[in-house]
Parts: sequence; C-alpha cells; structure tokens
Amino acid sequence: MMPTEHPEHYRSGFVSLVGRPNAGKSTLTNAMVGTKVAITSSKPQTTRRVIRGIVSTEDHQLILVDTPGLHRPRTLLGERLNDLVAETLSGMDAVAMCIPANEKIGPGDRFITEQLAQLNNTPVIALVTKVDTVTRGVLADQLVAVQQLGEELLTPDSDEGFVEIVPVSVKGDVQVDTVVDVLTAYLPQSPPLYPDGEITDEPDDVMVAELIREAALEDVFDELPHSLAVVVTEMEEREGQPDDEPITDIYAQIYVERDSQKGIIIGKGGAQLRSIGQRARKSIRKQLGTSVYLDLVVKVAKEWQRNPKHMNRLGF
Ligand SMILES: Nc1nc2c(ncn2[C@@H]2O[C@H](COP(=O)(O)OP(=O)(O)OP(=O)(O)O)[C@@H](O)[C@H]2O)c(=O)[nH]1
Repeated sequence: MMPTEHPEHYRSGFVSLVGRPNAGKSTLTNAMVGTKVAITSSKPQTTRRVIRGIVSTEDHQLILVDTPGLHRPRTLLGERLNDLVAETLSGMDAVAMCIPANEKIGPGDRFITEQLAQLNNTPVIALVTKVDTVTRGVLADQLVAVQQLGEELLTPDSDEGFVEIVPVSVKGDVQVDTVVDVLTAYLPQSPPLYPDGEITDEPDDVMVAELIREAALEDVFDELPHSLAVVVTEMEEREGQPDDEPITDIYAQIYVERDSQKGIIIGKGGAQLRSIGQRARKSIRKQLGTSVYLDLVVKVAKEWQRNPKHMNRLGF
C-alpha cells in the first residue's frame, strides 16, 4: 500500500488546555473538535495521557490532551507537585491556560500559572474564555489583568508573560477558529501522529478508567500517589431506556497495594469512596453525554506495579 502523502508543511502535535474548574476547557475542546469528539487514550512510557479531541485538517492535526492533576491542586505540595507538572505536561508542544472573562483572577489561576512557570521551553498561551458574558470594558480590564498575571508569575525574570492572549467565546462562535490557528502555529512540522483510522468517537474503557483514577487521586494523592490503578470490567449502555434518557452502566475496580491503602480509599463508613464515585460519575457523564451508574470496588493487588501479571491485567 502507498503511504498517505502529506504536504511538507503539515504540522501535528500535542496541546494541553489547563485552567481551574469551570474555566470552559471542555466546552472549548468540543467546539474546536466539532460535533464529534474523538476520545481516545494513549499510553507512552512516561505519562498516561487522555486525549480529549483531535482537530484534523489538510494542513494540521491538533491533539488536545487533558492533564489530570494540575487543576486539582488541593492536596499537592512542593516537590511532588513539581514532578506532577513536569510529568503531565512533558511532551506538550504548547499549553493553553484558560481564564474566564467573567470572573476575577483568583488563587486558582495564580496557582496554576506559578506551576506553568516551571515549563522552561513550552510556550504558554492564555485563552480568555466566555467573552460573550462581559462588556467590552470588562473584557479590556481582564485582558490587562491576564497580561499582568503572566508577567508576574509565568516569567518572573522577564516581562515576556504569555506568548499570546486570545479572547474567545464558544457561545456565538467568536474566535474559536482563531484559537485553533494560534495553537497550531506552535506545533512542529510532522506528519499526522494519529492515523485517521485510529481515532474513534467511541469513548473507551481506558478513558473512563483514567477519569476514575483522576477522581480518586484528587483526595488521596498525598497518601498514595502512584499505588493506584483502575480497571473497568464492564461498560454497557443499559437496554430498554428511552432514547432521550440513556444510562451507561459501568463496573470498575480500584486497585491499591496494601490493606491500609484500601482503608484510605474507602474512608469512614465508605464516605471517601462515595465522594470519589460522585466526582468520577460527574466527569464520566460529561464525556459520555449519558447518565452513569457507577459501581466501584476496591481491591488489593500486592505490589502490582512490580508484578507483570498484575500489570497486564491492569492494562499497562
Ligand atoms: N456563556 C458562555 N458559557 C460558556 C462558554 N464556555 C463554557 N461555558 C459554560 O461554562 C461552564 C463550564 O464550562 P466547562 O467547559 O465545563 O469548563 P471546564 O473548564 O471544562 O470545567 P471542569 O471540567 O470543571 O474543569 C459550563 O456551564 C459551560 O456551558 C462560553 O463561551 N460562553
């Protein structure tokens, strides 16, 4: 078979959208990708990435990636956080920091910007989202504030700040294409990294497992940062539901290494597990677009990280 030809100037690469909860990341991702959100999941050696969407044209392929952890800093401290940021954002060609136009810059935005300052060679673009919700005057003030945020925290040693600041609104489709163009400009020349056939609009169980893992880590990262794996054992749309009320039934197992860790995940009277389940359900629902029934079981797989048999079962 002939290899598919691509123009020499073709660009392809990874961009991560970061920003505090509700900043508009998912909505913008969906708008850039179009109606069909391609969800897939890749596992390079270093990082487990969740790909939220791929924007493909004749000239470029922009792969939008989620970085679990960064926007959920509650329990993360010091070095571990540095590692996490370096790990999750390594290999990105650019990072886009989303800041809503209609909310004052707060501690969450400042926190994330400070973390991004550690990325030495990765361009960081600021996207000021939801501009339809504010007047021109408010937007102008916010653009100034964002610029100052970048100068102060992103590049404290120089006044460079964000490499670009782009206002955007999904409502009314204001500048969504511009955002794609701006992000694409930072991708390296390369043939498409994902062949067309590999992209699916079927959300797969790996992606769901990753969302559950992310939900669990939010609360217990300090206690068990790496000793946690999730396997989805069953995932099916429930039969007999009305078309407009689909429910996906999901059965998943959370694996930890020790009995003591099992206790942490389950919590007093099961409270911790319930809260993990609630959070996971919310993000899975958002991805699948259906209601979600989620059954979570916690299991101990002794030293699973070092045991090849376990690792295979866990999909590593
Ligand atoms: N008016 C308006 N609302 C928007 C726009 N973009 C997003 N929203 C709304 O803002 C809310 C948050 O958007 P999301 O895309 O879920 O934000 P997110 O950053 O993915 O949130 P997390 O998943 O919690 O991190 C939703 O209610 C969206 O409908 C926009 O351009 N204009």
